[in-house]
Amino acid sequence: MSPLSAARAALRVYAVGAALVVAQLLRRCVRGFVEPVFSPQPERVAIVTGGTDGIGYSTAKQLAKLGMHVIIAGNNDSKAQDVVRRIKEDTLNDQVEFLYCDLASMRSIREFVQTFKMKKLPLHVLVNNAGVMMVPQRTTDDGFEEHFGVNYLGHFLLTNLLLDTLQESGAPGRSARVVTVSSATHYVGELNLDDLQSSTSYSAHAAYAQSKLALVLFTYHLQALLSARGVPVTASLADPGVVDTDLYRHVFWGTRLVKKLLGWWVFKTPDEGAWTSVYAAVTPALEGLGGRYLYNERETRSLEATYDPELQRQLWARSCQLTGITDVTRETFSE
Ligand SMILES: NC(=O)c1ccc[n+]([C@@H]2O[C@H](COP(=O)([O-])OP(=O)(O)OC[C@H]3O[C@@H](n4cnc5c(N)ncnc54)[C@H](O)[C@@H]3O)[C@@H](O)[C@H]2O)c1
Repeated sequence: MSPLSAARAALRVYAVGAALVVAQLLRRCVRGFVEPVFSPQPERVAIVTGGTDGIGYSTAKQLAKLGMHVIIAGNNDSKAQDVVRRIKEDTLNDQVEFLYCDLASMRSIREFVQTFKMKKLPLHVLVNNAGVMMVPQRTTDDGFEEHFGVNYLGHFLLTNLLLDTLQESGAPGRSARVVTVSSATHYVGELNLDDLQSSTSYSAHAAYAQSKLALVLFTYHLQALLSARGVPVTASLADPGVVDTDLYRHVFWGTRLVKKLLGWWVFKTPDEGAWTSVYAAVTPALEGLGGRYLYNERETRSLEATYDPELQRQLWARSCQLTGITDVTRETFSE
């Protein structure tokens, strides 16, 4: 990518962020963000990736508060014990645990799934939340560009390896749900199928936006697969808005300064940011309905290109090759 294209990608990402911040500020001044209320979810089991921090922590806490058995899948070993203890104390729910899962390593993801399956638990909700943003150019254990590898491919593999358990755990009228956290930056993302790893040239902004765009395409194709199979599992997307978390540690210093000075006012709190994920995970209004892009607990349209089934199919096929799993959608859609 030329320096000019990289600058354009950065400007587009910042423009989306600025527009969202203004919209959030207006909303806070006019009617505020109102915490949604959900009914208890006893006997339900959820996995939340990246649940030790930020939006994932709030999501795990809110699901635990509803009585769910919550498994935090994370790579932040050092925080895990303290986080689990805090959530247990806050929610009076003892069924909260941490299992190590480094999404930057396919081996770690497979080990996580194996450990989880050995527990013989059902799985009703999988929240694909973990992410990195605008990190310097570096690769995962398997040699994938980090945004693409952690944000997208890691969750692609994790979801595929857990699909059988989700399928067994869902029931007609009470589907299991896959909730994947995307971002408004997907609206300015471009999928470069010829260079998904950004290896010929690198822009952290373009790579982050591409990973979030890939998650949207993946979710729609997953939903098409689930619908074609007629199984009681749905897949939707949650867009949290602009949220005051540590995700911004690698952004331009000016943005970090604005966040430090005004974040408390113009950004959502992590709890507010988690509401759309929790809504997607438990609201009865979405029973049996997948393939939705949700923002502020409402359905909205994602980027037009994300509805292109051919683009979804191409990305899915390539992702299967990269992660070494069988492309089950090929036989499903050729029948
Ligand atoms: N904060 C925002 O404004 C915002 C906006 C849109 C979308 N999002 C999305 O929300 C999600 C959560 O972000 P956040 O704001 O809470 O950020 P955060 O930095 O507070 O939390 C990210 C979490 O992901 C985990 N993670 C990172 N790399 C991992 C890996 N290799 N394996 C396993 N876990 C890993 C971290 O340990 C951490 O728990 C991300 O997907 C992000 O893209 C955030």
